[in-house]
Amino acid sequence: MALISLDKVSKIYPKGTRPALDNISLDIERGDFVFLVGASGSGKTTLLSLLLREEEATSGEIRVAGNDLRRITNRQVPQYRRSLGFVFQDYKLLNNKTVWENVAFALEVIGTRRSTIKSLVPKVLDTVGLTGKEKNYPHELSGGEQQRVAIARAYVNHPQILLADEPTGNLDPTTSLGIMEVLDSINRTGTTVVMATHNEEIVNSMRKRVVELHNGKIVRDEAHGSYDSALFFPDAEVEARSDKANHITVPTRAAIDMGEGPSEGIARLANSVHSGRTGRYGETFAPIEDTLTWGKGLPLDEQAAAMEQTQAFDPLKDTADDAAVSSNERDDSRFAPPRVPETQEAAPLAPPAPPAPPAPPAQRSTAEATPAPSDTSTADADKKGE
Ligand SMILES: Nc1ncnc2c1ncn2[C@@H]1O[C@H](COP(=O)(O)OP(=O)(O)OP(=O)(O)O)[C@@H](O)[C@H]1O
Repeated sequence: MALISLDKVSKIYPKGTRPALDNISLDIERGDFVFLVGASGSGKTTLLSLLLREEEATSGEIRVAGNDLRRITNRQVPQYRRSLGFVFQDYKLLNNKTVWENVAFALEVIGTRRSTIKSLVPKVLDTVGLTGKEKNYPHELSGGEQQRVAIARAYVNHPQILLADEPTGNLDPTTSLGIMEVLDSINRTGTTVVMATHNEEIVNSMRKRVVELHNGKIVRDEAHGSYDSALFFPDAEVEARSDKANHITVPTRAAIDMGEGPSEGIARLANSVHSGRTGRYGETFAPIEDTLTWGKGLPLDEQAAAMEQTQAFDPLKDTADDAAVSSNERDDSRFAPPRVPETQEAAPLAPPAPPAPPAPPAQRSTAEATPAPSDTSTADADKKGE
């Protein structure tokens, strides 16, 4: 069964004039890297909010890591979110805490042992290239560094799934490349990444799975897609372009799929960034107040309060799912972060070095090792509904 599965899901906001999501079905396998693309208002953030259980579906079924989200009570939400990491466009760091404290806090609130925290935090900060910045406060960091802290915080618990809503939205192309390296490395340990983005350059370089939304419907789902919207090109052209996007040799694709060798997507992105090209639809330099996503978002105070509540949260039942994600029982020896290059603000022209091979707990099992090709039938079906 897919790690994330949406079946005929609709979301209608109380004041919405049309469904924000309209009868969508989507399967995402363990280890997938999925870009959600689509015009502003197409439903990307809503989809991520449903997965995060920030919002509830109006109809349809959503299953994430074996959890039927309809059955999760509000009280169980913090426990559910332990299997997820989430990264927002605006970082959402706690400004009165240092880098070290921001990351440690994510572990403290789920009751992780002090000794484990002391061991994990330096490792994850190393992973995102922030060693040496432990004592800095967010205002003493660049935007790229702040986003690295946010990713470190999201990943320190080694979640099965990382949700990211325009994580490069406020960053320049070179800094964005560094963020994509971190996300790519995390994905290569087996963590599933679902990332909403408007960044054409990133999507076209990475050649990952692309799911396009339009008016709340899925209008395209390509295994190795490009950014170009299905809406701008007639079907035949979209197909031709999708062929082009897939035009990589079979052995190369197999290597990418299996996570072997250096990431070609990152190498392509590095070349593209350093050649000075930028995304056609990119909102890279848009001011934060114009590009904030996650709808209403989670204000910092609210987020801190929600996290603190989890401290008092008593896992309700010892289900298999709970056991599978029970982070506070994790021993730090299970934590095997990928290694990515140092801060990319001064990235070299050469493609980045490959991350260290992931440790066993993070790897896909044999049964899961082959990423399922995406199902394009959904897009076709949904197109008819447009
Ligand atoms: N809380 C809400 N109440 C009412 N309508 C909402 C709410 N949040 C989102 N919407 C509407 O739902 C639709 C989808 O919005 P959503 O934020 O998911 O789009 P998006 O693709 O993420 O856009 P962007 O790229 O600008 O972030 C839009 O029409 C939006 O106005």
